[in-house]
Formats: sequence, C-alpha cells, structure tokens
Amino acid sequence: MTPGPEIAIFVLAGGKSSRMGRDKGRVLLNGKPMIAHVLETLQELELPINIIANDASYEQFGYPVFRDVVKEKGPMGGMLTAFENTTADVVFLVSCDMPFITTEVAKILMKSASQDEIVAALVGERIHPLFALYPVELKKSVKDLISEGNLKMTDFILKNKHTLVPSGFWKSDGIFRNINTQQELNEAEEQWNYLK
Ligand SMILES: Nc1nc2c(ncn2[C@@H]2O[C@H](COP(=O)(O)OP(=O)(O)OP(=O)(O)O)[C@@H](O)[C@H]2O)c(=O)[nH]1
Repeated sequence: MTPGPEIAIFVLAGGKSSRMGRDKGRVLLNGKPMIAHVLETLQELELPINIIANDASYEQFGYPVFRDVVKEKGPMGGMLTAFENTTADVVFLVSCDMPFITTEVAKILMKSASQDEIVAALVGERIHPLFALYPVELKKSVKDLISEGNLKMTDFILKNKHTLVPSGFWKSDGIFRNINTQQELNEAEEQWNYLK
C-alpha cells in the first residue's frame, strides 16, 4: 500500500476580528483562549501544527507561528503563507474560531486527502473552506488569484479538483459552528456543556 500524502496543520489566526471587536483567537471561551480549544482537538491527530498570525503573542501556545507573507488578503493569504512554510504535500487549514471541531470529522476528511485534490466538507449547500485540506501544488494558482484580487475560498475550491464530503458521514454539523461576534461567544459560553 502506498503511503498517503504528508499533511501539516495550519491554524489561521491573522484576521481582523472586526465583528468581535477584539482578537477572536484569544477571546476566552469556557476559561480558555478560543484557539486553545482548536489546538487541543487538533493535537490528538498527531500531525505537525502551525499557527499563522501577525501577533507574536500567539507564540504562547507552543507551536511555530508564521506571519502572513502577503498582508490583508484574508484566508487566501493565510493559505499562501502555509504553502510557503511547509514541506508537506497537503495543508490542513483550520480557522481559529471553530472551537467545536472534532477529530472524528478531521479524520473523515483526511481519508480523502490527496496531493492534487482539495477536500472539504459540504453541509447542505454550504462548503466549509476553513476546515479543509489543500494540496501544496496549488501554490502558484493561489499566488495568481491573490494578485488578481480573487480571494473567495469557495470559488477557489470549485475551480480546482475537489472532493466534497457530504454531511451524514459525521454525527453533528454543529462542529462547523464558528464564532464571529460577542453575541455568538456568549451563546457558545452558555451552551458549552451541551455543545462540547
Ligand atoms: N493568517 C490570516 N488569517 C486570516 C486572515 N483573514 C482572516 N483570517 C482567519 O480566517 C478565519 C476566518 O476569518 P473571518 O472571520 O472571515 O475574518 P476576520 O477578519 O477574522 O473577522 P471579521 O473582521 O469579523 O470578518 C479566522 O481564523 C481568521 O483569523 C488573514 O489575512 N491572514
């Protein structure tokens, strides 16, 4: 049996957090910075973990921190930064604001990992680009899209070879819930024991 592609995890934490009003990755949720919940789940996968952030305080989490190679280009810029800083074949891109992710769903997506296909979850009509696998061989194409100003992640997925794993392969779609606002943070805090 041939071994699968080598995968490295990159957690994105370089956004503006304008809806939250303060840096999302470090807001406290159930007593811990939001990104710490994400990292704790991901570490069970036993893959290399990296963070892409523009603030050195992310070094406190104990993983390598890379600054965006191109600023203010959203997750596409974060993805290019990941591609530029890995020797793996595939980057597992994860948003820092998804504290309910599970290793169950990560492993389901990873089963389809490929050196030349993007793998993402499909929930209803919605593709989730920030808990998804991207082949590093798409680096040139990402560079071109960034210089053209085409920064939409779902467009990028649909224009390249991809596998969309439909909902139904896992127990709950709640794992894709992300937290953008103070109200969503309050709700997650209140429902923590039920959701986690
Ligand atoms: N490295 C990096 N990550 C980013 C960038 N923009 C967004 N992200 C990350 O991508 C994920 C989703 O970000 P969004 O919620 O869409 O954007 P945001 O800028 O963080 O927040 P808003 O300003 O409220 O839209 C989060 O984990 C962000 O930290 C960026 O330019 N660089």
